[in-house]
Amino acid sequence: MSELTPTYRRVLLKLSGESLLGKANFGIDPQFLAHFAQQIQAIVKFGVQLAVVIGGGNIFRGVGLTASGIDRISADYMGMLATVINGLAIQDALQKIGVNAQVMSAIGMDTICETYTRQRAMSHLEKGTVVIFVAGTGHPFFTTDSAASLRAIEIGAHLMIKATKVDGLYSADPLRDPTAQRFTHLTYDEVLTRQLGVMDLTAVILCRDNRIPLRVLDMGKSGALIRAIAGQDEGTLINNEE
Ligand SMILES: Nc1ncnc2c1ncn2[C@@H]1O[C@H](COP(=O)(O)OP(=O)(O)OP(=O)(O)O)[C@@H](O)[C@H]1O
Ligand SMILES: O=c1ccn([C@@H]2O[C@H](COP(=O)(O)O)[C@@H](O)[C@H]2O)c(=O)[nH]1
Repeated sequence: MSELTPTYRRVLLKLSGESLLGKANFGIDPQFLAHFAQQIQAIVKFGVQLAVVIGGGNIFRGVGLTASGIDRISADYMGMLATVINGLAIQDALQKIGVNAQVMSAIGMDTICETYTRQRAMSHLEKGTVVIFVAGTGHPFFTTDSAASLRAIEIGAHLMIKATKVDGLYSADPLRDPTAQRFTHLTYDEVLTRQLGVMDLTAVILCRDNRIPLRVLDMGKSGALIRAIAGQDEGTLINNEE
């Protein structure tokens, strides 16, 4: 691994909340959390400025809550609060192994963490602090994928990584269709035309229009993040190039 060098100096990593489940059914698996923190530590040691956007699917998703009768807007705020819980857990795991980390929330909650401002986020990143963006965009009817694209644009990320349970973008959801084929490269327009569902449309279009390359990869695969940041062929690369 030591011969690799970073191709991208500032990276936004979107981690699905469901990844934090590890072997658990609900909440956060401490073993996965520690493993994730070590991977982040390796990225920081690699000399990369790293921002993380965390999802909330291990605790609450707005749409799931509406099925039990909760109003959609309240449900979405509950989903956003779930991401705050996850972000605090990641901050704690990083600080425990000596990595500087700062949670920044799109919704003000000053006694718990900093409120997001672009200027403060940039200042943290330039000092080598890992910034963990929580509460999504701060608005209902969005997802943390859209928040990830938005923050990637705001901080001028050179690469966005979607780290998830599958090892790339497939012709269909590989968890539902065992015949699905994995792509190594696609353009954003191909993702849109083929209606590939790994991220929502808003998130895909924001990345396309702002020319941010995206790698979709398996969070559980050792070394995958470093290889992606070193520009190696890992998971699926999505960009504007044919
Ligand atoms: N064409 C496809 N290729 C790959 N994965 C796909 C595709 N279509 C749907 N998926 C599914 O999308 C999921 C990725 O979304 P993910 O679990 O990361 O959710 P999220 O909404 O971003 O995060 P959270 O778990 O926090 O809600 C994969 O687990 C996979 O099952
Ligand atoms: O900008 C946002 C981001 C998220 N939400 C709500 O939070 C949950 C959890 O996020 P995931 O992206 O599904 O992990 C989401 O289902 C929404 O309910 C939001 O309202 N606005």
